Amino acid sequence: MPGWLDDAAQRRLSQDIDTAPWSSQLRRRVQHYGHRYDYGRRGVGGASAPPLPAWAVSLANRLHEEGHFDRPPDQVIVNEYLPGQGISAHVDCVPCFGPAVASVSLLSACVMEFTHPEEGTRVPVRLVPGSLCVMTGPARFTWRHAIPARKSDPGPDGRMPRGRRVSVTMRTVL
Ligand SMILES: O=C(O)CCC(=O)C(=O)O
Ligand SMILES: [Fe+2]
Repeated sequence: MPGWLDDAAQRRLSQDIDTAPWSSQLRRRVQHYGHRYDYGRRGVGGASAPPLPAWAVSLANRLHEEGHFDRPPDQVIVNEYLPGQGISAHVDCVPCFGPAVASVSLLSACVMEFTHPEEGTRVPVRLVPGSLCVMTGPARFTWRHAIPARKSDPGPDGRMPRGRRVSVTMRTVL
């Protein structure tokens, strides 16, 4: 869904995000709110995380009002991808999180690749700044998603160099 946030809203949101501290525990920098996701244990329930900041509460309420979630999402991970950084193929933790996962893209575009675990089908989806991507049903539970760790992506007019991308992913904790 391109154009979910206009330019001014994107600018405000990325400024708010950058005033908060980043964690450098992974290869890419992250911020966790509501509940901390433990990448080693693959679960939520361990260490606590700061509460959702005001910007995240309003995004969560909007996602609920628009019908993407049956209640406002209460877990947020902000990811920062510098050119060359990505995320390996995964399905977001099934026992931890509810049936919808939403991701808002900021600053720069990237290609997210969905792959079907048995058929091996690969579907690239271009995520542009200001867009909302909501994964539900098979896209949430069956297909894996990844962002290839590379510095450019194939685009409509040849290769498009990536810039710094920040994404906000929101989920409900079960
Ligand atoms: O950066 C994104 O848009 C997706 C991040 C993601 O897949 C995740 O945090 O589980
Ligand atoms: Fe994910």
